Amino acid sequence: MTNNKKLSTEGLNLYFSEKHILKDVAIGIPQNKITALIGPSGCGKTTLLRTFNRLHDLLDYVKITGKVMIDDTNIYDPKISAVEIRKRIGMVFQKPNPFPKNIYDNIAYGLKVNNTDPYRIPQLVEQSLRESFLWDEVKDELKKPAIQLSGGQQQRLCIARAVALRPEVILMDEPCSALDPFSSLKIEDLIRELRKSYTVVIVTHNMQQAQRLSDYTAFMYLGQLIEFGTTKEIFNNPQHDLTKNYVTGHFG
Ligand SMILES: Nc1ncnc2c1ncn2[C@@H]1O[C@H](COP(=O)(O)OP(=O)(O)OP(=O)(O)O)[C@@H](O)[C@H]1O
Repeated sequence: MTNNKKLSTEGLNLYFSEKHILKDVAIGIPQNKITALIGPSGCGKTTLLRTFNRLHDLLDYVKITGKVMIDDTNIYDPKISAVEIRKRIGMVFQKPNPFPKNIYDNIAYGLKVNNTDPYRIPQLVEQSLRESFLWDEVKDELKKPAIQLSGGQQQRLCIARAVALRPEVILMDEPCSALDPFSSLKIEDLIRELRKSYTVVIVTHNMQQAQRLSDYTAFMYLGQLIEFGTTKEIFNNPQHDLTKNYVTGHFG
C-alpha cells in the first residue's frame, strides 16, 4: 500500500481486567480512504475503533499497551488531552444520539465549546448540514427538536455535528444498523462524499456494505487482525482461510 497512514497501531494490546481483548494489533489506516473493520461478533472491532478515540479513558479496569498514533502523534501521550484528540478524530455511534436540543444547537453547541467565533457559527452550521446532505430537509425548521427527525435524518445530524469540528478522521460504529435500507444508502452516499475531506473508519456487520463502500478492509478474529488489504483483495482473493470462510458467509 502506498497511501499515507493516517491512523496506525503497533503491538497494540488491550485488556478489560484480565480479559485480553486486542492482541498485538498492527494496522495502518490510509488517509482519505474508507476502511471497514469486519469480523464476527465479539472479535474486538468496536474496541479497536474506540481505542482511536480514547473512549476507554474513564474505565479503570482497562489496560492498553503498544502504540496508537494519528500521524506522528501518540494518541495516548499523557501531555495530550482526550478533548484534543477528539477534535482531530470524530465519532458517530450505532444509534443516532442527537443532544436534547434543537437541530441548530446540536451543531452550534460543539462549535461554541471549542471557542469558535460566534459570528462564524451560523455559516458553519449551514455548511455542516449541507455537507451531511441534510440542509435542504431542515433549513426551514432549524429550531425543531432534533429528536423529532427521522432516524436517518438524526444520524445525518450526528455526522454533521462531527464534521462541524473539522476533524481529520471520522470513526463510525455501525452507523446504519438502526436504519431502514433507503436511509442506509443515503448515509453510504454521504460517507463516500466525506472520504474527499476525511479519513473514515467504519465498523460494519454488513458484508455488502463493506464491499460497496470501503476502499480497504480489515478482518479481525478473536482480537487479532487476521488480514488487511484492499476491499477487492479481502473479498475476492483473501490470503487467509479464516478470512475466506468469513467473507463467504461460512461463519459469522
Ligand atoms: N466496556 C467493556 N468492558 C468489559 N468488556 C468489554 C467492554 N466492551 C467490550 N467488551 C468485551 O470485549 C470483547 C470485544 O467486544 P467488541 O464490542 O469490541 O466486539 P465487536 O467485534 O465490536 O462485536 P459486535 O460485532 O458484536 O459489536 C467482547 O468480549 C466484549 O464483551
